[in-house]
Formats: sequence, structure tokens, C-alpha cells
Amino acid sequence: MTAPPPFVGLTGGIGAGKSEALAALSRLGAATISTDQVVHDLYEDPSVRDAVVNRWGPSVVADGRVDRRAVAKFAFASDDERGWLEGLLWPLVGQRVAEWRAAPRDPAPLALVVETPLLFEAGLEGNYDATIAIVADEAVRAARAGARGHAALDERTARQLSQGEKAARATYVVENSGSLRDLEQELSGVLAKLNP
Ligand SMILES: CC(C)(COP(=O)(O)OP(=O)(O)OC[C@H]1O[C@@H](n2cnc3c(N)ncnc32)[C@H](O)[C@@H]1O)[C@@H](O)C(=O)NCCC(=O)NCCS
Ligand SMILES: Nc1ncnc2c1ncn2[C@@H]1O[C@H](COP(=O)(O)OP(=O)(O)OP(=O)(O)O)[C@@H](O)[C@H]1O
Repeated sequence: MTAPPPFVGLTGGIGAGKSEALAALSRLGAATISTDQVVHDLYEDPSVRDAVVNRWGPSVVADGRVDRRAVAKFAFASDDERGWLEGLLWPLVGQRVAEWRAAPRDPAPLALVVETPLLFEAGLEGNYDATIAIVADEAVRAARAGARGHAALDERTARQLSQGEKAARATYVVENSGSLRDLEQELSGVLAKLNP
């Protein structure tokens, strides 16, 4: 029997380029999943929608759908509120990722890569065969994140480890201050190391 593909956690600061890295890894032959996207999908689940309405009231729903900007304002207002939301969502995200990981794939991908912004903060590194931190110059990252217009950007940042701490803990550190082509090339090197 051949060994299963390496199970890899990908993280990085807000705006460092995690989503672009995930897209590049997919082009290079990895199977990928984004926990941010899983969270977005979970908000379509009526039981999740009802739970956030029960907690914060009807203003978190617009036209029948959860308004994530409104949720962010409530969730990042205090550690208790943020902790409540993470307690609701993280087990559900874990279940979805486990199902995704177990799905049969033919041909086998070069790696199974999970984008997880809070990988180290949540203590998940032991779940993975290897971890990748995407980092970018602070000014580049701030400009990219600022352009996104995230609600409660400072509070999100405060809940995360610094780029330096993420990089120190990761198996591989990938610099993304240059072009998308440079990013893909670096990630190609990481995939080669993961598949000696
Ligand atoms: C607060 C929510 C509604 C904001 O949605 P929004 O579309 O504005 O942002 P999105 O989900 O795309 O996240 C963008 C970035 O924000 C940061 N972020 C998201 N959740 C958190 C958090 N709990 N703590 C710190 N940073 C966070 C991450 O860097 C992430 O990449 C949403 O992020 C959420 O429900 N977060 C709680 C669940 C969680 O912890 N998700 C992280 C992955 S499991
Ligand atoms: N190397 C690059 N060259 C040009 N633009 C880039 C590069 N890397 C990322 N970007 C752009 O910067 C923005 C943020 O990148 P991306 O969404 O991949 O980061 P992220 O870490 O997933 O961000 P978030 O934390 O906001 O989810 C996007 O608009 C993306 O297209």
C-alpha cells in the first residue's frame, strides 16, 4: 500500500496571502480546503444561523442570511463573545475537515492542505505531518489586509500570534512579498520536500 499524501496545515497572518498560497498549491497538484470557507458555508446551516441570532439578535441576519460583518462586530467585542463563537464553530469545522480528509481520491494528490488561520493559536499543529507559514513584509501585509476592509481588523490581529511567532513554529516558511509567480515557485519547492 502506498503512503497517504502528507496532511499539511497552512497558516499566516491576515493578508499574508494564505488564500493565494492555497490556490497555488491546488494548481500544483495538492488537494486543498480553507477553514475560512468552511466557516462561511456553515453560516448557511439554519442551526448555526439560529444560534448566532439567539446570541446577538436579528441584526446579524440580512435577507435571511448571516451578515458576517455584523457577526464580526459582536464576536470581537470581547473575549467571551469571541470564545462563544469559536466554541460553536470549531468543532463543526473539525468535523468537516475530517470528512474531507477521509474522502477517497484517485490519483492521489501531492498533499492534503488545510488553510487554518488560527492553527498554532488553537494548538492544532500536532494534527499535521507538516505546517507552512505564509509571511509577507508588514507593510505589504497591512496594505493587502486594509484593502480587504475586514470588520474588527485590530481585534482579529490581537487574537493571533505575530508573523514571527507563526514562522518560528512552522515546518516551512514561505515568503510572499513578491509576485504570485514567486509564491508558486516557493510552494513548488515545499511540495517537492514533502514528497522526497
Ligand atoms: C468573524 C467572522 C464572521 C468574520 O467573517 P469575515 O468574512 O469577515 O472574515 P473571514 O471569515 O473571511 O476571515 C478572514 C480572516 O479573519 C481572521 N479571523 C477569522 N476568525 C478569527 C478569529 N476567531 N480570531 C482571529 N482572527 C480571525 C483570519 O485571519 C481569517 O483569515 C468569521 O471569521 C468567523 O465566524 N470567525 C470565527 C470562526 C473562526 O475562528 N474562524 C477561523 C477559522 S476556523
Ligand atoms: N504575491 C502577491 N502579489 C499580489 N497580490 C497578492 C499576492 N499575494 C496575495 N495578494 C493579494 O492580497 C490580498 C490578500 O491575499 P489573500 O487573500 O491570499 O490573503 P489571506 O492571508 O488569505 O488574507 P485574509 O487573512 O484576509 O483571509 C488578495 O487580494 C490577494 O490577491
